[in-house]
Amino acid sequence: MTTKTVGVLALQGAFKEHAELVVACVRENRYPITVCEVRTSEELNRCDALIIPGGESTAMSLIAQRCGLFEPLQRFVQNPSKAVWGTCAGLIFLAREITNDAKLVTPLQALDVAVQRNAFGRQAQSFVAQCDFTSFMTPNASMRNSGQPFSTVFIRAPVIDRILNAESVQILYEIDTPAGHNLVVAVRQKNILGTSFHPELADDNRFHDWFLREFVL
Ligand SMILES: NC(=O)CC[C@H](N)C(=O)O
Repeated sequence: MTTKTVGVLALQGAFKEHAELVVACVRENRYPITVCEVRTSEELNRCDALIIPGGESTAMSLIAQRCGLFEPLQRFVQNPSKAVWGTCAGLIFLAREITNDAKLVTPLQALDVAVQRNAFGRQAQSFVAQCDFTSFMTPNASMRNSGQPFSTVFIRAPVIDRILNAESVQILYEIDTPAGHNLVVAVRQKNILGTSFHPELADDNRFHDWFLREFVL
């Protein structure tokens, strides 16, 4: 197997945590993968996959534009041969449309969804939900905790309000609200994964392991 390079966009947000979890998966499973932080188009060009972390989508899109990385990022995430994963602010940045507070974010428009920012409220309304991802997440038999619920962190998280291309966007996970609504929080469109939540803050590398096996290797 040829070695693949997974980049983590390191302009802003929780990029260290993502890189650490990818490194942990690579060590445990001896995957032929190297990990790098991405701040320039040269670094981006070396990558087969890119993780866009959570943080603040307004800041991320502004920094990308100011440092000349916006167009290279747009080309990368629209290239079907690259694997891409956006978490939280990263999901917002990847979206085709933002339905609220959109003025300060210029999205990359790679993932055919409309997202609502801060859909669960402010920082104080952050929460952890025990989620069962086994309907879509093929297990890695060597992991001790496979099949257990995943402690899933939502911090000023977006939700996916509308799917703009029903043929190619697959809903992976919805959460139920006390009011009985189902909110879409994870989708896949071919090579692109988008999650409202932060698997990198869970001290659990199953989600990253699945991304590497399913999208990258
Ligand atoms: N945890 C997060 O990434 C928060 C995202 C933030 N609410 C935004 O709009 O960018």
